Amino acid sequence: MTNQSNVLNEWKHIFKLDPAKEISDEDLDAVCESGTDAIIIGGTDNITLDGVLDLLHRIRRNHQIPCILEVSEEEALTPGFDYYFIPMVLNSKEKKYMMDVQHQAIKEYSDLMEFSEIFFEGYCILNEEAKAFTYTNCFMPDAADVQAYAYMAEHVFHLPIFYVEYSGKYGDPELVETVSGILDDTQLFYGGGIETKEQAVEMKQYADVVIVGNSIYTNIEEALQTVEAVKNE
Ligand SMILES: CC(C)=CCC/C(C)=C/CC/C(C)=C/CC/C(C)=C/CC/C(C)=C/CC/C(C)=C/CC/C(C)=C/COP(=O)(O)OP(=O)(O)O
Ligand SMILES: O=P(O)(O)OC[C@@H](O)CO
Ligand SMILES: [Mg+2]
Repeated sequence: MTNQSNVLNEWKHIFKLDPAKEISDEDLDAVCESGTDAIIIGGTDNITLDGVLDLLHRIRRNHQIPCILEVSEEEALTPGFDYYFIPMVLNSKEKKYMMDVQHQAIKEYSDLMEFSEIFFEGYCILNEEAKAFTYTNCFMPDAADVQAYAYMAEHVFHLPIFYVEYSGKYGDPELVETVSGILDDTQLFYGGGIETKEQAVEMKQYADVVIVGNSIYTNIEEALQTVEAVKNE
């Protein structure tokens, strides 16, 4: 086990903030002081450097929480984050989103890349309505496909993270449970449609880390309750 994955091993809950969406200072402070383990800044469309930097500066000004940039746009790549998450979309029909954009970026930025700060994520996107599903031209995998991707993430690619992504929709806990039985060293991230503490706890039974995104913007009070529920589980 490397030091890199040791950092991830300590986390249970992450809030994902979208730089394309507005959040008040009050809500941002509440998110940062909620007890969550880290903040991911990321999203699929309308991601700009200005939006990313604005959120980062507002967080850094008042809070100590680890900040992660989940890179979806090269233009929005910037120094100053504690960690960088790089998606590799395993169920994309195009090699571009699995490997080629990452390959090009590594060629360009290898001098700036600090291995201990960068985590590649094997994404499996399971909601056909999600922007990321369409944008990366995914196909809808069945349960056997998902299990095989999880196996490949750990045993073929040795990725630190396998991310079961239902962005915008609550997923299938049975599938997450099955995937958890396949992974040993690779951390299982679950994200999608978590709106209540009960949903967070249900998915946290099987996932190493649950990620809460949209409900920060739709029902902040419920979103905040997911932290304690997961931490006390
Ligand atoms: C310059 C500098 C400081 C460098 C530091 C070193 C460093 C970190 C180098 C990194 C190099 C590197 C390998 C970069 C990768 C660049 C890149 C363009 C990657 C693209 C990854 C990719 C395939 C993105 C596609 C979109 C995607 C899968 C996004 C993941 C996040 C996600 C699923 C969000 C949820 O989306 P959704 O809910 O559907 O949409 P909204 O939230 O927007 O509604
Ligand atoms: O926005 P939601 O649906 O909570 O999903 C969180 C995250 O997995 C999105 O990438
Ligand atoms: Mg989103």
